[in-house]
Amino acid sequence: MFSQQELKQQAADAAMALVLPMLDSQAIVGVGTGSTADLFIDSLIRHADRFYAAVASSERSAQRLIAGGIRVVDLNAVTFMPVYVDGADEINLQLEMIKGGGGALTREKIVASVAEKFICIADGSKLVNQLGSFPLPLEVIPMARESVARALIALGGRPIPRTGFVTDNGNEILDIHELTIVDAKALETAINNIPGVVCNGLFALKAADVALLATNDKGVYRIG
Ligand SMILES: O=C(CO)[C@H](O)[C@H](O)COP(=O)(O)O
Repeated sequence: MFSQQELKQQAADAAMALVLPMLDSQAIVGVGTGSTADLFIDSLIRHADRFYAAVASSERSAQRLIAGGIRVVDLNAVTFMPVYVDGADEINLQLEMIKGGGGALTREKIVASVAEKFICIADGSKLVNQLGSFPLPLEVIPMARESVARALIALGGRPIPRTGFVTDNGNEILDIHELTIVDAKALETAINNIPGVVCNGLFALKAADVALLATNDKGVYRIG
C-alpha cells in the first residue's frame, strides 16, 4: 500500500512525463498551489533547463519556484502557455473540480484560463461521483461577506467564513457546506453572478483536460 504522499508523488511524476514533451527553451509553465502541486514544482526544479519560466497561482508557489531557481513571470507578460498543472479537492469523471482548499482559487482559475491544457494531479481519493462533499470555497470582497452568505443559504448551502485567512488578493474565503451540486456549470455561473463574489471554486465551465489520479489498485489512472 502506498501512502497518500507517495500517491501524490506518483501523480506529479506522471504529469512531468506528460509535460516534458511540451517544453522548449521559450516555454512558460503554469503552476498550481497545494501539497500535490508542490511535488510537481519540485520536479520542475529538477528540469529547470527544459523551459524558460513559470507562472504561479499563489505567492506560496512563487516562493517555492524562486527558491528552486525557477524564473517566475507575471501573467500579464504571457501570451502563450502550453500547460497548467494543479491539484484539486474533488474531481468527477467529467473532469469538473472543486478547488480552493488552499484559498488560491481565483489565481488558479485565471492562470488555468490562459493555458492550452489543464492537467489535474491528485491521489485517487479526490475522485467523486458527485461534487460537493468538500465545502465549496468562495473568494469574496470583505464588505460583501454577509450578503454573499445569505445568497448561498438561499441556494441551499451552509456558509462558514474561513477565519484568520486572507487571500493573496486581500479578500476573504467563505466555505460553503452542504450544497447539492447537480449541474456544476449552472451553479458556477449562478454563484459568479452574486455581487461581491470574486471567484468560486467550481471549475466546471472550464474543466480539466486531463486528470492523473494515482491509486493503489490501478496505478496512475488517466481520465481525458
Ligand atoms: O485548490 C487548491 C488550492 O487552492 C489545491 O489544488 C487543492 O486544495 C488540493 O490541494 P492538495 O494537493 O494539497 O490536496
